[in-house]
Amino acid sequence: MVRRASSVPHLNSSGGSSADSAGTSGSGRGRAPVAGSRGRKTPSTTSTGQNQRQSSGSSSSVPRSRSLTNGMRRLSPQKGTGSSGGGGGGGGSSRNTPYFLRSRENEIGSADTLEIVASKSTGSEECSTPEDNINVVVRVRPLNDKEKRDRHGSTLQFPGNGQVILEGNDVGQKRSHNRDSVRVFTYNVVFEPGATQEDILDYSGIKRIIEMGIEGFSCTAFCYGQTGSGKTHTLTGPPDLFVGKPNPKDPRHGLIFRSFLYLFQLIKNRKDVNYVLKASFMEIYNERVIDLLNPGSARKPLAVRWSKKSGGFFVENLFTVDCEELDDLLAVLEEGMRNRAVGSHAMNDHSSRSHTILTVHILSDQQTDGGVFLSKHGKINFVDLAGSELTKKTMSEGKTLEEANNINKSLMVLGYCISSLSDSKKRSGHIPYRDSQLTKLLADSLAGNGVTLMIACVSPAHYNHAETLNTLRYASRAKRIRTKPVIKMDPREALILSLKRDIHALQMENDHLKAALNLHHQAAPNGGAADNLLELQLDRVSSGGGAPVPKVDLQRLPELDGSELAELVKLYMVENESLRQENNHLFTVRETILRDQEIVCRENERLLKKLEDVNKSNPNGNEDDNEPSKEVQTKKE
Ligand SMILES: Nc1ncnc2c1ncn2[C@@H]1O[C@H](COP(=O)(O)OP(=O)(O)OP(=O)(O)O)[C@@H](O)[C@H]1O
Repeated sequence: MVRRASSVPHLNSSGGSSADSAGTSGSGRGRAPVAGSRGRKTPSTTSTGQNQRQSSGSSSSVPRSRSLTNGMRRLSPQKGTGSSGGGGGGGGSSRNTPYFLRSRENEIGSADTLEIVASKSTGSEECSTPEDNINVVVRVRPLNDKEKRDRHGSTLQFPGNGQVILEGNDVGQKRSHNRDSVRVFTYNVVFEPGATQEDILDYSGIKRIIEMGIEGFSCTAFCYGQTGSGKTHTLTGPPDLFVGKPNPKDPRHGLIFRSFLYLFQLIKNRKDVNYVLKASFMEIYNERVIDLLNPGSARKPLAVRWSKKSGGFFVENLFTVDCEELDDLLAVLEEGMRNRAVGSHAMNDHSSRSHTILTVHILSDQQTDGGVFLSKHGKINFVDLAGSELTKKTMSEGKTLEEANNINKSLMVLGYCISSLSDSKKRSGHIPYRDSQLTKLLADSLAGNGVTLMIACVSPAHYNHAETLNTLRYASRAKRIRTKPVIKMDPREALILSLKRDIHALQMENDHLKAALNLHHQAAPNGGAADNLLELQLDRVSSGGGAPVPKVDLQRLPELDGSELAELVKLYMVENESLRQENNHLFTVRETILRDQEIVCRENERLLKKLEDVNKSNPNGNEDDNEPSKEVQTKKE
């Protein structure tokens, strides 16, 4: 039930939402009143503690992943490879292989392709991957019982190749296939109504998001769509999952739960890195930011502020909970789900009345080859947006109407931002992030330096045609947004890392130059003289070029501080410059010797010719007269 694009676009990068910044604001850290009501221990909290333990794994069992063969049965064929899927239709051909899905994921930037770039805003250094587009996938929920009872047909078709066809809007009238009003949209992946929660984990690109979060990138996965389209279902599963003790093997678990399992799996396998996980959970309700881990009886709103240092917005005093084990993360999810604002209206009994942002901060310490400790701060934001709604259809009134207006307003601002960012001409102009709390906190995810996945959720029912069209358009625009994933690093560590790389490069150049000199020395026609010259020059390098470069043991580099490293780089540069000059000089000497040799050869030929002439003019001469003179022989040699 998964459809993908034929030309497989990259998952694009960018921008950790500043929602994350909350976690670094410091002031709001503390013990969250996470109940751990299912017998879990309450997650502990600390202030910074980066150099602590490696997170231990969870005792919860990890659901076995589906075999590729099973996965393939769920994939619809691409165009030209077989049958077309019908709305929510069944099995596809195995020719639409998961191989492509996997290769697509591999194309996403990884630590292997990182480059160090200078940060304009902070002056620190950063690791980045190339600019790329936001990854957009579409999930189509099945028709619900009421829609089936009311005989609502599907307005969507799935021809493969990551395409969705939206039929013409002739709701309530007899269905025609008016070609003019049929619209075709293409996305990275399209999940048909039969797709499972596990399919979303396996094929949406979220695994890559988690991997990049671990590598230190700021990542965001958000669900967008009309009310009742399946956003909360996709991210967390049905609401009754959080009533009573949840069964970890329940197939209805959503993307967040599955991502947590995957995250802990990855962390467990990285014995060489120390990880510390922290989490925060907030909602934006009627334009007020509420801490879902510490809502308080009055649900006092928190302030959203601009951080000059990070160049983004953050939520002041937001609780950040230490999560040593998987259970701690799950407790955060459950607590937040319990505290979030949910209401009911004509289109959804459990409608989210707020936007929620759950952020997992991943702090890591890793010893690099040269022995330097590298600290990174990656994060993953899971954003469940409240659904846009036509208040006439949801029959909202009173409080629900006020909520709907605020939801629609913030989504409209998000729409403006997406629209501007997706237009290359408008992109460099003013983007109205400040017009809503939601866009302030998503600004960096949309246009910054993180990695973003958008899951657009739609209903297939004919009576939702207008909303589905709206969502598909929204998603198409988002697909055009380009972001540039960057790992922001501590400036001191970035400096040490960059100096270490400089030293390594200079050492290599040094070795290379010395080897070149040795080669030259061996190849020189006048070995003895060259030997002396080489020794002389090397003496000059180490004496005349300033202080000699101390022999450096790479393992001991971490013991040196920044200024010592800088001094070392300077010494290497001086020595390398001398070696370069020496090399140039020797090349000049070599050229001169070759030229001299050529002159001698010509002279030799001239003498031989002269000798021949002498012999011709003296034909009766002694045989010995034909012998060239000793002097000539020597020259010829
Ligand atoms: N893919 C799906 N498979 C089965 N049921 C689904 C699916 N998607 C959604 N549903 C069901 O549809 C109903 C509405 O879904 P959900 O609450 O997730 O919508 P939503 O987009 O989050 O709505 P809102 O914006 O109002 O919060 C729920 O009962 C949910 O369990």
